[in-house]
Amino acid sequence: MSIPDPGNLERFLAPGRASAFLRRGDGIVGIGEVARFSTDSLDAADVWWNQFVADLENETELPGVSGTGPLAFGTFCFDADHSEQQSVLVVPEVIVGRRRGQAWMTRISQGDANDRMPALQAPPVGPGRVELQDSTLSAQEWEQVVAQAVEMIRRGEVDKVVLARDVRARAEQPIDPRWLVNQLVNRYRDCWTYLVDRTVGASPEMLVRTEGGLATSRVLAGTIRRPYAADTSELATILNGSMKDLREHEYAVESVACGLEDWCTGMNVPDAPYVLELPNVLHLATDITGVLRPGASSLALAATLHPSAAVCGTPTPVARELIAALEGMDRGHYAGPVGWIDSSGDGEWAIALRGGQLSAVDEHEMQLFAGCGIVRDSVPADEVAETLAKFAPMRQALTGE
Ligand SMILES: C=C(O[C@H]1C=CC=C(C(=O)O)[C@@H]1O)C(=O)O
Repeated sequence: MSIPDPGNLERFLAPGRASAFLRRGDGIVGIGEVARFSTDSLDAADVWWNQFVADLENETELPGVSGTGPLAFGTFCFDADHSEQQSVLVVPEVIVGRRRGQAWMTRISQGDANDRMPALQAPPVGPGRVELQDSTLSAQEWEQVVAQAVEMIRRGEVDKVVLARDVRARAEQPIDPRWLVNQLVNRYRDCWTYLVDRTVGASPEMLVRTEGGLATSRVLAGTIRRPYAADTSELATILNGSMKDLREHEYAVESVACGLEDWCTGMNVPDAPYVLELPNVLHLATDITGVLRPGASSLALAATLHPSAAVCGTPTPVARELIAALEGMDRGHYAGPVGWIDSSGDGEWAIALRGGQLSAVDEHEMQLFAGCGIVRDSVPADEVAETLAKFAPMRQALTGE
């Protein structure tokens, strides 16, 4: 149902079962849980969701408005073949959303649904002192792995591979993901702040969004660090002229454009990237738009596009195997699709970057991830520095620095 402006959406997030997908004050939050589907595949999730929706009686005051009515949040593994974790779709009991001045609330219930608004929650408490420690590999060990990858690229074994590393955060107090969401929505307004199950972060990259027959994707690859108070126009010029970053970017755009092609009757792929400025880094960015053929659900599209060369590499199968062999860690949901789907199949699937995963067993712990696209002229020490900049959003959210 349509509601008056609800104010800050994150204030509805209840302790425990809460989901969020927010950007620039708009977005959706989910409270409680009426159903959950664990899987190892995006396609299986799409089938399950279709069936779930078909079995529902859906009454809506806002027919055709994307995100209204029943909706599921999801967080997917980067590579189910090399992960101990499961991907998951969560259907919340109550959803509050706002987009372009229109706000709504949805309740999903087994009996008659009431129209009571969910309660506003007390502000979450911070995690106190937080220690961060290299996890699977030390920064030096990871630098050597990057050097190894550069050698393989120069020998022609692969064109591009995206390598990541992890850091473990240990906090004095339990880590409340709602605290992290509050920090991220305020500092990283141009990113999509996500919280689904135990996956949380603020991603600048949209794998695919579908709305009203259009698909859009924001492809990022190619990065320059942004030191505090640096002149960004100078940095943007350097990034725009860097052959290494342009090459890295081209692979990523090509992978998404090729993936979308079959689903679209027409597509706009800009010839050259623009520079996206974030508080911690600048990225080369390309926004792709496509006119969808009928019946394309956002999850089916995400299944086709994942993993793009922004988080895996080129050729995809070779890069995927190399990642599993070289990183030595389970990426879990890092770099997997994270987002939501509504009853019409429309949805938004960001790539779970600049975030981490809360521990399932210890509420004082979480694992943070950051990675970099490696091409033939990558410099391993620079890539380590780049990961530090990419850890910044979560480091700041955890430590409040
Ligand atoms: C893999 C990550 O970033 C990707 C997205 C933007 C720029 C990237 C880069 O320049 O390497 C990466 O492709 C990450 O943040 O962990």
